[in-house]
Amino acid sequence: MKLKAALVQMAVTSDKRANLETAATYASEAAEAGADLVVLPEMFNCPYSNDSFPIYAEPEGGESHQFLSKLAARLGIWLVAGSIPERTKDGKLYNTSFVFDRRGRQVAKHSKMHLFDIDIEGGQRFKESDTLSPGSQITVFETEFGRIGLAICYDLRFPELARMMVDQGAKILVVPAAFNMTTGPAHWEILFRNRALDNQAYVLGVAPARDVNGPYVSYGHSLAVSPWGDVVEMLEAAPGMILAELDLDYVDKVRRELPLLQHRRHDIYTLKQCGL
Ligand SMILES: NC(=O)CC(=O)C(=O)O
Repeated sequence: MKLKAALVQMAVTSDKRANLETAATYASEAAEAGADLVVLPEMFNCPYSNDSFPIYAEPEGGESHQFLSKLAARLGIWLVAGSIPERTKDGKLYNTSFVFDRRGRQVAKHSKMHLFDIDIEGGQRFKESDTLSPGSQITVFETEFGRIGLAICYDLRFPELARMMVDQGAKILVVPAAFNMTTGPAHWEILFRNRALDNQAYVLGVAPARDVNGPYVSYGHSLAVSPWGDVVEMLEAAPGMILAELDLDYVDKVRRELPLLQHRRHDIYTLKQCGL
């Protein structure tokens, strides 16, 4: 079985409505080209900054949510709606990705679990925890192509999370993300290839296009990596879209021929979800 995925590396501006319209234009083009799944970048409807998150934040069911739900239904696509700042009833903010099915129903929601608090000497500094709260759910959703796992950006750096999604049946991991000009060149491709290799899964990374005048400069380089660890396709920094065919039988083949997941020594070590 094959799934056609569209990875939308869009330019993100300070105009929320314009960002939604840009996402819709790419999604329409992707649907026209036969895409089953469209993935948007992390914080695709607002600038990636602690000053912006509270201003752009919306509740589930707000303007962006409604727009994206209708978009998925109109185009008949699965939509992993990147992420947006979400405000919950208790007033907290989350970096949240909503997932809509082909009828526009919300089937999953992932809030970034690991907040991006870093301070690299001479390089990138950011402290998401100044405004955002961490999510606490591992997110895997069911489609007609099988299970898909969802994580956001910095979550990718935690191999336990990817492995837990795979243990819950995911053969594809989708990661809206926005690395920067310090960590992107150093770690982006290696991390995506690592997660694909050690989980023998397709891993999709979708970033905003680079804007050198923005408050946070995205590395771009959206990419699709195969379960063998090959980069299927990767963009550079400019706006663009990847249309990648993901072959789920190939995932099974790689896992059968090189049975890493079966060769684990559960008698010696184990990974468990807390609270279960
Ligand atoms: N922006 C992030 O959450 C993560 C990132 O840029 C990095 O891990 O590097």
